[in-house]
Amino acid sequence: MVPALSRSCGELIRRWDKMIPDEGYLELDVFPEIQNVTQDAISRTAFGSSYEEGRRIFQLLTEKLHLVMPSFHSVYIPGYRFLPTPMNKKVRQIEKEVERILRGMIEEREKALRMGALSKDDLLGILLESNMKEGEEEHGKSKNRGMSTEDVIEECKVFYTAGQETTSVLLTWTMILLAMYPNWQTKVREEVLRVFGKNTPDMDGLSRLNIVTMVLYEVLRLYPPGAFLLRKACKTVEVGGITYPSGMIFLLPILLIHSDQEFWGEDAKEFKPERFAEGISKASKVAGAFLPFSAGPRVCIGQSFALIEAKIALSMILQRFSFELSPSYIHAPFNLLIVQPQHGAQLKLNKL
Ligand code: HEM
Repeated sequence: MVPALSRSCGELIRRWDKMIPDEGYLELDVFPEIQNVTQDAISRTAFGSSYEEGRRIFQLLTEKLHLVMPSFHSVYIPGYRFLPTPMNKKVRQIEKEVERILRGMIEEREKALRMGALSKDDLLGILLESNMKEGEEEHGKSKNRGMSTEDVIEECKVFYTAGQETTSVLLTWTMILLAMYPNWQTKVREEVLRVFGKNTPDMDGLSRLNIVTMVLYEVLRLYPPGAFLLRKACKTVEVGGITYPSGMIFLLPILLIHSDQEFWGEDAKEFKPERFAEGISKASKVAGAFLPFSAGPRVCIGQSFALIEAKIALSMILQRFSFELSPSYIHAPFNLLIVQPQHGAQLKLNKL
């Protein structure tokens, strides 16, 4: 995984290296650049050899998001999404195309596996191989058929959506905050250079990046990619002395919990990575107030992946470039399913 991730980041570094003049700076919106890296990383690690088709899926999902985005900010009309409006038709067309690509990739891999090919070292290969093994095991008289192709398609879609945009906003906000707080940018770069020099990051070194980890946690606290969580009661429940009926929807406002002075102290709204110096449990006044990846049985299964990817990308960027805010940058965090910089992340990049 680490080589695949550093390969994705390496392409960005080489691109910026060519674009930035030796003397002077390059002004750039880094948000789409970073989105490109995280898409590349998921495509490589999840779909390995089917990388090109993987990239096409991202284009389609992005197109779909832009189509459905306006409806998040308008009145909800039950059943509207089933009407044959031009937008709904286009969305359905995109969904069918995504499914067609995924089904093609899955069937091709399944065929190769049945013919005895070794599974590839990527998520799709691991998923299909374990599914095939499970399908071959006999459970009493009936055979357990494992997951259907439809189930595998749905799992792949979850990985695409859950794994990409979240990590790209984490990295983008981190660059913005390190541009706003140059003293932290210097501290983080010093640590990266101490641990890796100018070498490609490796797993052993990543676990020694304490300041980088503190900074990433503080960015996740102030700009949690998912601003809230939703839960639906499947039976009557009592919470805080109040009884709620089955079917009640609960909204857990992560963003508000992360900036509550009662939990984080008077400086709750300030960027202070040092609050994580002794780990997550000592950073807040109450346990469980840090929830960027949720908690409990449905906790994010990709959190280690996301943090490894963010550490690799950040280390490789800081090894080669310094950056500051461009005068054209407008600070406007915007919650569009994911908390993102509404007008982009315009930075001035210099070679070191
Ligand atoms: C900074 C990066 C990330 C953040 C902040 C994040 C956050 C979250 C949160 C809050 C949830 C719980 C959602 C809920 O219960 O309603 C979740 C679930 C999930 N995440 Fe992540 N995530 C990140 C990266 C990733 C990555 C890289 C992957 C995959 C490679 C991933 C895969 C998933 C999956 C599959 C679930 C659903 C788990 C389940 O329902 O059992 N996430 N994530």
